Formats: sequence, structure tokens, C-alpha cells
Amino acid sequence: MYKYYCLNPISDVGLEKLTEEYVPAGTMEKADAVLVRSANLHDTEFSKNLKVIARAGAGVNNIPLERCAEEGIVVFNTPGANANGVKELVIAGMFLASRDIIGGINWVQENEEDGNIAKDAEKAKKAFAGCELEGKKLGVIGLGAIGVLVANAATNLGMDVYGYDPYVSVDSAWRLSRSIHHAKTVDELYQGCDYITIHVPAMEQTKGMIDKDAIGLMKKGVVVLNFARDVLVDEEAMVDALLSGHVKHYVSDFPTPVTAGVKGAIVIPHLGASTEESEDNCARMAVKQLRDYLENGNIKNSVNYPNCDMGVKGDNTRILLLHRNVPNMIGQFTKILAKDNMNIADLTNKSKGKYAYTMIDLDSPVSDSVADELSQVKEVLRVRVIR
Ligand SMILES: NC(=O)c1ccc[n+]([C@@H]2O[C@H](COP(=O)([O-])OP(=O)(O)OC[C@H]3O[C@@H](n4cnc5c(N)ncnc54)[C@H](O)[C@@H]3O)[C@@H](O)[C@H]2O)c1
Ligand SMILES: O=C(O)CC[C@@H](O)C(=O)O
Repeated sequence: MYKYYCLNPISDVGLEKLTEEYVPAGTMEKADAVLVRSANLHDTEFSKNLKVIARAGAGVNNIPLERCAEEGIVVFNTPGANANGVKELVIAGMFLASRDIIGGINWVQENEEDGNIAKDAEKAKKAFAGCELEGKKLGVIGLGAIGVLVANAATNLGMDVYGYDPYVSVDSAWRLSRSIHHAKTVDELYQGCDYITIHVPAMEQTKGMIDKDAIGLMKKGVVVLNFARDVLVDEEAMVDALLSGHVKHYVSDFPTPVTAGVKGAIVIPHLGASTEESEDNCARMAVKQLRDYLENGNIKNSVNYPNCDMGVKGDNTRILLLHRNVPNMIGQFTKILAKDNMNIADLTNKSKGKYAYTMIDLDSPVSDSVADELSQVKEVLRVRVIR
């Protein structure tokens, strides 16, 4: 029996995939698995029961990944599962910034009692006129799941698209339309584009990357869109640029006291992934990965441990070892198992940065004392046995 705890509302489409082997934990302390969306876990202490955190979404800056790795907690996210939802809102954001749709709708609401509204609208509408996207230059920073979709969709709208991503994956490169230009430096993109949209994760290296200097390089009247994370933009510098007119609009999915209500800022209450389809996709993927890890020990789409897959657990006993990525770990594990005359049927070891994962299938049952001995090996962070 496994206990799970949801820190945010998770779509039923995903939770329904939990079998009768899964029960709600009641409190997070008792949970084997936590499902989360945007709740901040940086100040949360984790109990020894917790084995896995599944983030139903892409960004994991709300989770202390290294601390989780040190405590033997595998963290998953759901790459790409909400990318289409975000892409559609980014395109909507570009339209909202180009035509004064919001101003026009507000005018109609303010004049709802005007019996001559149809005629008066024809006079008033010039105040809300705008420009078209076709032919304009769009710069996309970060060509991952969302960036690629935005770049391709904007190309289909007739925009001239420039992409910048020094770490682009082969998979993303394959999916990118051939008509997208490769910006070799981010400065080149800042200098040439009418619209700039950012789709990179919030990390130490990316925080504040759109700062006063970056904005200074941009064209006067540029539109900046941020559906990634507020901390990527120096918001004080952005507000100065909005007030001076250097930036025409800042479209952000992250309300903060600095930008909310500022003239020129179009701020949305973090709705990028708030579609039925995205929420269902994320929940389904999160639950699938969580179950595969708890039931089979397989890791897919972890952000702090390597991917590793030995298929569905059969009649063998499966030992799972989460450990630091240092030499001679396997030698120590096999020595302990050999002492008890255990036969290894299959073994896989993978590493990712500072951490590694070893899966061992044995032909015989494993006693608690052997599991204890394995967990005493220096640099081992957690041992699980699936019997
Ligand atoms: N508004 C929302 O509701 C919402 C929804 C999903 C994701 N997000 C945010 O958007 C981010 C991107 O999501 P995704 O699914 O596309 O992630 P992803 O991991 O598929 O793509 C991120 C891309 O950024 C690139 N990158 C990293 N550092 C870079 C840098 N310094 N310069 C240029 N490129 C860089 C990576 O190489 C990768 O291709 C997430 O991390 C999350 O913070 C927001
Ligand atoms: O869960 C959400 O609503 C937002 C998720 C989004 O910010 C993400 O990074 O995937």
C-alpha cells in the first residue's frame, strides 16, 4: 500500500490512474509520494517516508532539488505536458500587446447604457487601433518544449522568427521549423526584434537575465513577453522602461507588486498551463512516472536522478540504491550480496551529475539485514527493496 498527498489541486484524470494500492496520506508526513504544482517546498522538511515528489508541470524552481537528492527523494516533472497551453496564451499575449483589445472591451463595458453605442463605437475605435504581427520580428529565448511551439506558431502567423538557445536538445532542433533563424548571441536577438519572449527555466544563471542592460539593447517600442518566471526579469528596470516608453508592453504571466497595475504591463494571473488539457496531461504523466518509480523502481523524467529503466518488476526481488556518483559503489554492493550467496539476475547503473542510481534484480529474497548493510555503505543515500 502506498500513501500519497496532493499539495495543489491535481486533475482527477491523473488521480484516477492510482489503483486501490494507493490511499490518500491525510498529512504530508505520512506520504510515500507527493504531487505538487506551484507550491513552494523550499522551507518544507521532508519525512523519511517520502520517496518521490511528482511535479505536475515543467518548472521545478519551487522544489529544493539537491536537498531532495541528498535525502534520497526522486523528483519528477512532466516535460512538454503543458507546452501547448502556454504556447496558445503566449500567442494571445502577442495579440493583446499589438491591438488594444483590452482597452476596446473596457470601452464597450463602460458604455453599455449608451443607446447609440454602435455609432459611437465607430468614432471611439481609433483610440484602440494597433498593428499586425505578420512581418514583425520575434525573438524566442529558450527553444525547449514551449519555445519551439511558440516559434513554429509565430512562423505560421507570418512573423520573422529568431531563436536563441545555446543548449538546445537534438529533439527540439528536429521539431523547429526550418524557417527560424539562429541567433548566435542573445544580444543579437535583443537588438533586432520587435517582440521578445523568454522560455527558459529559472536557475541561478538565468535569474535577472532581462535586466537594464538587456532592455537597453532592445528597440524602442519593443514588446517583452514572460511566461516562464518573474525572476528572469529585473522588474524594476522593466517598469522604468515601460514608463519611459522604451518598452511598449510587458506581458507577464506572473503578477507581482512591482508590475501589477503599471501602465503598459499586461499581467495575467499565472494562467499559462491552466487549461483542462494541460492539467490532465500533467496529472496523467506525473502519476504514471510516480507509479513506475514506486512499483518498479524505474526513473523517467527525473530532474535530480538519472533516468533508469529495468522494465516491469517480475518475480525477482528488486533492490534500488540511490547514491552519490563516486567510484566503487557497485563493487561494494555486489560484495555484500555475494556474502549471502545471492545471485544477481540483472543490474543497471546510471549517473547524472553528482548522483547515481543502481537497480539490481535478485533470484532470491532479500533479508532486512542485507538491506540495512547496503544502506550503511558510505555515499548511499537510500535503499529500497521491492519484494
Ligand atoms: N506560465 C506557465 O504556466 C508555465 C507553464 C510551463 C512552463 N513554464 C515555465 O517555462 C519554462 C520553460 O518550459 P519548457 O517546458 O519549455 O522547458 P524546457 O526544459 O523544455 O525548455 C527550456 C529550454 O531553455 C533552454 N535554456 C536554458 N538556459 C538557457 C539560456 N541561458 N539561454 C537560452 N536558453 C536556455 C534549454 O536549453 C531548454 O531548451 C519552465 O522552466 C517554467 O518555468 C511556465
Ligand atoms: O501548475 C500550474 O498551474 C503552473 C505550472 C507552470 O508554471 C509550470 O512550470 O509547468
